[in-house]
Amino acid sequence: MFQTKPRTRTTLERFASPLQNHAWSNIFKEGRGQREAQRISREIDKGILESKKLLTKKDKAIKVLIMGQPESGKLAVLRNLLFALHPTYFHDEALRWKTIIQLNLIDSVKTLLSIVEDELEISGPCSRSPAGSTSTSLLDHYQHTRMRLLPLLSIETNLMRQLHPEHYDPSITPEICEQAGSRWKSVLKKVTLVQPAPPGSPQCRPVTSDKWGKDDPTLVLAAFKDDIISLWEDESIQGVLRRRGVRLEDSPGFFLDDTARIAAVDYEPTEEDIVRARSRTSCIEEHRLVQNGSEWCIYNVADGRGIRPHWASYLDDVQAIVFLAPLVFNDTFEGDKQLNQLQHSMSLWRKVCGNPLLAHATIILLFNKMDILKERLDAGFRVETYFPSYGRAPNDVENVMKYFRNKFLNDHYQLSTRRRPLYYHQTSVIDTEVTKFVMRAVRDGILQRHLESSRVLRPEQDMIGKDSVS
Ligand SMILES: Nc1nc2c(ncn2[C@@H]2O[C@H](COP(=O)(O)OP(=O)(O)OP(=O)(O)O)[C@@H](O)[C@H]2O)c(=O)[nH]1
Ligand SMILES: [Mg+2]
Repeated sequence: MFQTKPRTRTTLERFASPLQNHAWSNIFKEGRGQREAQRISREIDKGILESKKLLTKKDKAIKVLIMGQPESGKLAVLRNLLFALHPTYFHDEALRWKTIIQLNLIDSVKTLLSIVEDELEISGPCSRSPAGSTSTSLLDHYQHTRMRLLPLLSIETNLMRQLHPEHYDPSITPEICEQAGSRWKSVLKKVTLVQPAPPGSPQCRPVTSDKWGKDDPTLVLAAFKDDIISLWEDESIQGVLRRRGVRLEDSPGFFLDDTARIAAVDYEPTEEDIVRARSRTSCIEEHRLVQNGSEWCIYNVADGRGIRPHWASYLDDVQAIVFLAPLVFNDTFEGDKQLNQLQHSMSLWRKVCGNPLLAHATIILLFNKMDILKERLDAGFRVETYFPSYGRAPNDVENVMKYFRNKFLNDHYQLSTRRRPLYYHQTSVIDTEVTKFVMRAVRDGILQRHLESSRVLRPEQDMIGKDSVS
C-alpha cells in the first residue's frame, strides 16, 4: 500500500508558521503577496544551499594550527609555510615588513645604548673598560653618539604612536605587535608607498612616502647609517657586551649586522629579512589560501594568558599541528621568571598532546632555534645546570638533542588518547633556504594525510606512530 510521503515544508512555511495569527500572515493569502512570499522563500533556500556549500568547502579545507610558546618562532614558520604554499603570498606585505624591520633595527640601537649607559653608571667615569680604554672614552663615545642619534630614537616613539594610537602609553617600551583591531597594518600600508624609479634610472628611488614627513624612517636611518655601524663595531662597546655575556645577535629582530643594507635609501626586504623580523602576535591569525586546488586554512595561535581561553573554538577538525619547541634551555620565561623557557614549552606540549579535541591531528614537532642551541653549548652552558636529570652526559648537540627528543616523544606517547602520526624536525627557521625543504616536506605530509583521510588516496604505508626526522 502506498503511503503519501508527507510534503516537506518550504523554508518559508517553516519560518511562517509561528506567524499564523499575526497580521503579517495575510500577505501570504493575497496573490501578489504569494508570489513575493515564494520569491523570498526561494531566496532563503538559495541562501541556505550556499551556506551549506560554504560549510562543506570549509570542512574540506586543510586546517593547520601553528602553536608554541611566545617567541618560539610561530610567525617565522608561518611565513616559511606560506612561502612554500604560495611564493608570492607576502609580495604586497613586503613594504609593511620593511617598516617593522627598520623599527627592529632602531630598537637594537636603543638596547645597545642602554647597556652602555648602565655600564657607565656602574663602573663610574674613571674605571677601565675591558677593551683597555678608560671608561671616559666610552663615556665620550656614548654621549657623542647618543646626541647624534637622538632624532633616530624619537622616530620610534612617533612611529609607535602612529601604529597604536589607541594603546599608546609612553611609559611602556614600545613593541610592535599584531593585535586584533590594531590599525598598524593599515597605517603602514598608507605610509609605505613605492615610488617607481624613473625610466632608464639604474637606481631605485627611496621606497618611502611623503606622509612620514620628517619622520620617514628610511631617510632618517640612511642619515644615521654610519653612526649606527660605528656604534655597533666600537671595540669598547663590544668589550662591554662580551664582559656582560650579552649576545644581541641572539635576540629577536636582530639586524645590526645588516645596517649598511637596511639603512640604505633603496632598501627592500628579502624573504629572509621578513622571516627574521620581530613582531609579536597577540591574537589568533587566520590565513586562507588555495594551492593546487586544495584550500588551506592556517592559524597562527598566539600564546598568552588572555588568549588561551579563546583556543577552544579553533581546535575542532584540526588536521595538523605544527608545534614549535625552541631548545633554548637556559633562558627564563618572560611571563614567569621562575620558569625556564623550555620547561614552559614542555608544559604547553603536554597540554596539546593530552587534548582530546586534537587526538586525530597529525603532529609536526619542530625543535627550533638549533643555531642558538649550538651557540649556547659552544659557549659552555651546561644542560645539567638547568635540567639536573641530564647528568654528566656529553654536553654536545647530538646528546642534548637525544635527551630532549626522548622527553617530548615520551610525553606524546604517555598523554595522547589515541595513536597518531608524529613527525619531528630540527630547525633554525630563520635559515630560509634550509627551512624551505622542511616546509615542503611538512606541506606534502599534511596534504598526503588529508587526501588519505578524505579517501582520495589510500595510504601507501601505515604511518601511525612512526616518527620521522630531517
Ligand atoms: N636565531 C634564531 N632566531 C629565531 C628562530 N626562529 C625564530 N627566531 C626569531 O625569534 C623571534 C621570535 O620569532 P616569532 O616567529 O616572532 O615567534 P612567535 O612564536 O610568533 O612569537 P609571539 O608572537 O611572541 O608568540 C623572531 O625575531 C625570529 O626571527 C631560529 O630558529 N633561530
Ligand atoms: Mg608571533
